[in-house]
Amino acid sequence: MSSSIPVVLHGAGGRMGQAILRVLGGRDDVAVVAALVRRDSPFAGQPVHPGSDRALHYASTLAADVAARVLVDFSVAAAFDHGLALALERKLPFVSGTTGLDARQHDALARAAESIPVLWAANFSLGVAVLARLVATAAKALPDWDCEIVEAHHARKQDAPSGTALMLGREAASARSQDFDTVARFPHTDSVRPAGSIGFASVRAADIVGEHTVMFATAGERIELVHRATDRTIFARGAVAAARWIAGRPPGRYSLDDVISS
Ligand SMILES: NC(=O)C1=CN([C@@H]2O[C@H](COP(=O)(O)OP(=O)(O)OC[C@H]3O[C@@H](n4cnc5c(N)ncnc54)[C@H](OP(=O)(O)O)[C@@H]3O)[C@@H](O)[C@H]2O)C=CC1
Ligand SMILES: O=C(O)C1=N[C@H](C(=O)O)C[C@H](O)C1
Repeated sequence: MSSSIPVVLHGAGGRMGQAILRVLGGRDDVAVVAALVRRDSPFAGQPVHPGSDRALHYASTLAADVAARVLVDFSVAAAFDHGLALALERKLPFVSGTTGLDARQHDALARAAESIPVLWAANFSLGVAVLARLVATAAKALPDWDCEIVEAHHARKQDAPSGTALMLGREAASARSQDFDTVARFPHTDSVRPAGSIGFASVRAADIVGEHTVMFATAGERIELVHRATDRTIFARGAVAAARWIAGRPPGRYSLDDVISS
């Protein structure tokens, strides 16, 4: 009997969905048993592994007889509710990297964790997990320095600032015991920077995979902490590691740190 963990992939036709399918193509510990796409997606009904003898096809609904142990969601904010509802309905642990979620959706994640295991992360790369710790250290050591977060992504990204930029900003605010919503400054609402602000800026161009720069600046000097992703495989591997880790866990809210430190 195979010991591979069967996973439902929600958002299978997207850049991340495809990256996860590529990563799993070379592994047998985790297997996609349902590849869900939007109802009128050009992928719908197409074979997931063309040219192989595997019979899986992209579908817009989850068949009742699919036996899965985890649902992995990399979709869009507008489709996220559907992914979470499916996980709740089937009692599947939910791993999601979808960004651009609003407060209601974050509340829904917290509520879902009362009945299923939930792991949402704005960024599944190991490098960004370490960057977040460095940001917290710098923010705490330099409480009066200006903090600015600049992120760059591909031209098709739907949300701004990136989920990672917001997460890094929250780390900096928390390390300084600041209320994030009070100190955050966004390009469309603010240009001046009161002391103690955490400012955001976004670049959208071509095929940039994902870059985050956190600046700490004071008169005469500046520190920049930078992470550059050049390949989506890093996020896909992190999400697959999270799916493996969460299968069989009790309901609750988990983080990527839980996966990394176990
Ligand atoms: N946490 C992390 O490490 C990372 C997070 N992300 C985030 O993950 C998300 C996905 O990114 P990316 O793959 O680049 O985005 P894409 O736009 O390439 O993919 C999103 C996919 O979701 C699909 N979709 C829309 N509605 C539904 C639905 N109802 N059911 C199923 N699928 C649906 C879209 O279909 P269609 O194309 O047909 O509209 C699309 O294929 C984004 O929020 C992004 O910010 C990205 C990289 C890393
Ligand atoms: O949309 C993307 O591509 C990415 N989104 C995530 C985010 O919003 O932070 C993570 C990564 O930067 C790539």
